[in-house]
Amino acid sequence: MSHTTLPRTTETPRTAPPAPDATALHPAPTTAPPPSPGGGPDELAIWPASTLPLPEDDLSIGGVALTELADRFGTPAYVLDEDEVRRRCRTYLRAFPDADVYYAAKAFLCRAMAHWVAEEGLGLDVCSAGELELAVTTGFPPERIVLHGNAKSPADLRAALRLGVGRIVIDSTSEIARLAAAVPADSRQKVLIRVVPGIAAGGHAKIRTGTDDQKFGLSLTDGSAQHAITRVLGQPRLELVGLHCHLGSQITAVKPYLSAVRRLVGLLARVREQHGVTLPELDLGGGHGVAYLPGEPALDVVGLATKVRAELAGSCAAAGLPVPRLAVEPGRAIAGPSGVVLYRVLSVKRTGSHTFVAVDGGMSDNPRPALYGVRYAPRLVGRRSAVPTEPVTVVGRHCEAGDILASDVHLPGDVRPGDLLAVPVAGAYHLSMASGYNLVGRPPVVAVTSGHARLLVRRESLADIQERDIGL
Ligand SMILES: Cc1ncc(COP(=O)(O)O)c(C=O)c1O
Ligand SMILES: N[C@@H](CCCC[NH3+])C(=O)O
Repeated sequence: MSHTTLPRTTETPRTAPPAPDATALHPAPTTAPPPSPGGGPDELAIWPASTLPLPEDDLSIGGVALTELADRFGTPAYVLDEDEVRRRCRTYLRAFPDADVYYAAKAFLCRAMAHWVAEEGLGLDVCSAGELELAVTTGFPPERIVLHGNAKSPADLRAALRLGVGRIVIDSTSEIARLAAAVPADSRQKVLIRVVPGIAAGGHAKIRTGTDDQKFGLSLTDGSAQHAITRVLGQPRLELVGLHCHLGSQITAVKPYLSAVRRLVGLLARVREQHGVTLPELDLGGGHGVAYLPGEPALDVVGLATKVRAELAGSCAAAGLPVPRLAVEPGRAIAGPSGVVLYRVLSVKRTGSHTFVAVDGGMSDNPRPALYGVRYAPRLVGRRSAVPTEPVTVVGRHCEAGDILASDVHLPGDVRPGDLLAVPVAGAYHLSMASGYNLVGRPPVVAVTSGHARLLVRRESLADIQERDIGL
């Protein structure tokens, strides 16, 4: 079926928003959003800025109706608003004018995403030969790529050196000699050292990486970071250009970043004292949190940038150091709110105490609720219901009771098979963490912009799944 393309301003009840404020990642709604079954008046604040209501409680994103996307591409399907991705990239570049902004590909990567990010002028943070090759074969400039990984494989390092990545972040002592040995005799590889500053931050214990006693980085507290610095400085084929830290993910406060700046500047000062070397770069990683539910806090990127830059200038002045070039690596804050996932309801089951609304996706395309207990705000789209909402649990189609996509949500009491549900803030760490569980096949990715939709990544078909299996 063909999809309807909609102009960006429509005759629909809500007037189209003006050009979104390029400095705000979470622009305030410009008109009162329509009453909705799912929540309060700012329910659309967590949706892409292009989201508009249509008749029958349909929504359009990037000028394309969600019902039309579901008809044309099937469900489940991931929808990415290209303009939202680009707007978020620009917000970072404006907020951090004299820094390098690397998009963290682990949040979500496909060729189009790499292309948009490259065009906007960001760098790319990759953590495998797979992410690296996909980006470089799409035309991403390798010198704007940084390679991470707590356990980089020989293939990862070979690909990084062959393709000429700009920076490699050393994460363990054993990696130093291994990397140095792989660098050709006539060249030098720029590296940073990932320092664990001993700061607890992040939305869930499983995604906190700034404290000791977890698998990433080299500790400041026990001296492993200092030891690694000495070792790297002794390797002629490695050029130590700076320090890196990544505190964790889904961080909504600025303070931990300011503490990290102070601790890392302290270490930069000690490196100068001890080795007479002034390292020119400081990479603060990513971790910038977003709102998954209306009203939840999100990290204010402009506020973060202002305060971090001021703290860096102040700490460096106090230590008598030149201000190093700053880098940040946002993933979720660029991809997350730019994506929406569409599911079709397959069954509704009422038990004594719960209503389970089962959809055609599940933990294979979004493991986040099962992993971290994250809550989402699904919305019924394309059918106006006058029936009052009731609490339901949206579950997936996989073979375990923990396959929950959204608990404690409110949907109209007559929600039924065939209904379409749309879940916002689905652009990061859904498909990039998708699995092959139950061989259901991974959903497609569709880009929307200016009233047009195009397929970026096709649905994994049953034929794809069978082809991989070479048989008996
Ligand atoms: C080294 C590094 N940089 C950047 C990121 C991106 O994090 P986020 O998507 O939370 O911004 C991660 C993942 O947490 C990471 O491990
Ligand atoms: N996968 C996590 C974040 C980890 C970030 C990767 N370093 C999430 O879904 O929130």
